[in-house]
Amino acid sequence: MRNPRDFLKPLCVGAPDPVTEIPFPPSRMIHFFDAGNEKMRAKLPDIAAKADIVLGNLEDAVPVDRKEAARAGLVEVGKTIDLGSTQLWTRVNALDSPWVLEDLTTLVTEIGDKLDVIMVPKVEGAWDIHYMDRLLAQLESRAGIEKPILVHAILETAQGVTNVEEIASASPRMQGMSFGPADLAASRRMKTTRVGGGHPGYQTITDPTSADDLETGRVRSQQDLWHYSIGRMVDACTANGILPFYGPFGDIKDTVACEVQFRAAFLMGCVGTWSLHPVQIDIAKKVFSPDPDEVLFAKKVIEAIPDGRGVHMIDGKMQDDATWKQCKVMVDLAQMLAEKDPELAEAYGFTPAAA
Ligand SMILES: CC(=O)SCCNC(=O)CCNC(=O)[C@H](O)C(C)(C)COP(=O)(O)OP(=O)(O)OC[C@H]1O[C@@H](n2cnc3c(N)ncnc32)[C@H](O)[C@@H]1OP(=O)(O)O
Ligand SMILES: CC(=O)C(=O)O
Ligand SMILES: [Mg+2]
Repeated sequence: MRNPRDFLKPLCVGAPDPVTEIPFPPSRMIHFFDAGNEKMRAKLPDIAAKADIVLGNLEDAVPVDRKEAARAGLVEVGKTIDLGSTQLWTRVNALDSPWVLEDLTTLVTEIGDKLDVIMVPKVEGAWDIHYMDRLLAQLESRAGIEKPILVHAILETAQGVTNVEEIASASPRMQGMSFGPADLAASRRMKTTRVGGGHPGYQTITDPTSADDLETGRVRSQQDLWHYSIGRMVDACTANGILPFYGPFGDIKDTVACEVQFRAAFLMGCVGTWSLHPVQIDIAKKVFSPDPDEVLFAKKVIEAIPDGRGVHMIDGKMQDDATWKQCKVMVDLAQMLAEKDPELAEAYGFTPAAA
């Protein structure tokens, strides 16, 4: 194991110092685009005005014969488009692919000062992050980058889930993780053909009312295939001061199920999700901005208990130190989002000066 005293030292002479705190600006959606697709690239300024994060995807969904065009398109985006306060991320090809070395070398060299985060697919253990850590330090040093590029792991293999805690703590570059239900399903030999969401076959059932009739009166209930692994990811990330995200929802037309999947992740502690299509940006914004009624109630609790101590009754509900802390999470998030969005500021009842 590395000497803990060296954890916050750069891994290459001339590379920037690692960050001590992971930045947490608005991060409700990571919007995926294919920078090799001219049409999508042209839409980017409008998309960036609505999205918190835009990500140039180089991995799955980009065909082999367009890998280089996607990489070149992303370099062009980084060099020519002003994204304002919207973050620019990329998802590079997998570490065992023939493209990833050129992805990293080109992107850090050409637009390393514009890239906030590099998403790494199919991370299996701390060793994958250690590889990224050293290589990025070398490339940053060579390119004269002053702000370290952070690393985000996709949790999408059985081995990655098994090693989730060591991945989360592998490097001060670790910014967060996203959940990858499609590759994870394949890796685990799950019998599904979907990208995220539920499955009608994954159920529980109540007992039969009589031994002779096994059909009538039994209540079936669909269960959540992803609860266990998302829970592990949220705990591993939060315990290490990094940010957990849900991942993709592939049924673009089923905006209702998409909202349900996003909300389950939001309630469990994820800070954001992926959007694959412009329609999912609005769903993510709605779900990952806390509900105004909840925020107003949380503000009421904090105002009524300024020191956050003791036991109180507010609107018929017991409040104490622990509920006060939950309210603080809600109000702090609302305040951060209100700074970016005047409509939310109004809905949450923040005056412009306070927001
Ligand atoms: C399991 C995983 O790895 S998930 C991550 C990898 N997958 C991706 O990144 C997929 C990204 N998304 C896409 O490629 C597309 O949204 C698709 C293929 C899913 C659907 O695309 P389409 O069938 O063209 O959708 P649709 O017809 O509704 O598009 C409407 C418009 O939005 C544009 N659009 C669609 N998706 C995006 C996007 N992600 N970003 C920007 N613009 C987009 C289309 O170009 C189209 O533009 P037009 O009206 O000027 O013609
Ligand atoms: C997120 C992703 O890449 C997957 O679900 O496979
Ligand atoms: Mg995947």
